[in-house]
Amino acid sequence: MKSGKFITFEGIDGAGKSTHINFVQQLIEAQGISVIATREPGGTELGETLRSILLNQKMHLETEAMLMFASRREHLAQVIEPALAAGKWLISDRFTDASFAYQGGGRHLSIDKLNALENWVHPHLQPDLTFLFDVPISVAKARLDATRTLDKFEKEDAEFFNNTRNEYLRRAQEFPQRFRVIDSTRSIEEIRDELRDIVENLIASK
Ligand SMILES: Nc1ncnc2c1ncn2[C@@H]1O[C@H](COP(=O)(O)OP(=O)(O)OP(=O)(O)O)[C@@H](O)[C@H]1O
Ligand SMILES: Cc1cn([C@H]2C[C@H](O)[C@@H](COP(=O)(O)O)O2)c(=O)[nH]c1=O
Repeated sequence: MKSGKFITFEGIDGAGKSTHINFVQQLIEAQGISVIATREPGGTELGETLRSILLNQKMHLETEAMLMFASRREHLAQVIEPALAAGKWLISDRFTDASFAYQGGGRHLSIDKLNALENWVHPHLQPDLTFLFDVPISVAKARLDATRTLDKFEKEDAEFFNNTRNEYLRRAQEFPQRFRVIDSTRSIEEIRDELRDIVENLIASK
């Protein structure tokens, strides 16, 4: 029986989501709640091995989608489900919304196939809260170009990222009860203020 809370961070590469994970973790821990921070693909030994393959090797789109969900299945079994059952809170840098956005929106995998994978791997679990860090493609690209060597996904073109972003925004409209869209073009301080309000409300409602 689930009793912890599951928070996910989403957005196109370079939107700024990872910048805020430690901050949110500390906010929650300051209230005496134990939090595990994890990520996808990854979060387990096998998941991290799959991550390095997924981020570096070209492969068939369906192989990519199935490996994302294989990593997720292991992550659920080893990390997410036990943590929630023990009443811990969990923050994941990406979860299934990323598969709908990247493999579905970006690469046009059919929604029926993605729904089938989701229904197989986690038919009854959804995040309690999903932060979608939203920025125009040009802002995300400028942030990435300034800071890192690009991986397979980060090297995709503007059309891919526009489609990925639009699918994230479409899902935020479809599931307004769990999504909070964060305007990530603002300063880190302004974003933190908004995150603080949302997280404090979530803690108060528990
Ligand atoms: N609000 C912001 N204003 C200016 N720069 C920012 C802001 N948020 C993040 N950045 C910078 O943008 C870069 C990318 O941020 P970050 O790594 O958090 O993005 P991300 O969305 O997690 O990307 P990825 O999914 O590819 O890891 C970092 O150098 C970070 O310092
Ligand atoms: C979970 C998941 C991730 N991706 C993509 C999105 C990113 O480009 C990378 C992960 O890297 P990050 O910088 O650590 O966020 O993987 C995907 O395409 N599908 C997914 O389900």
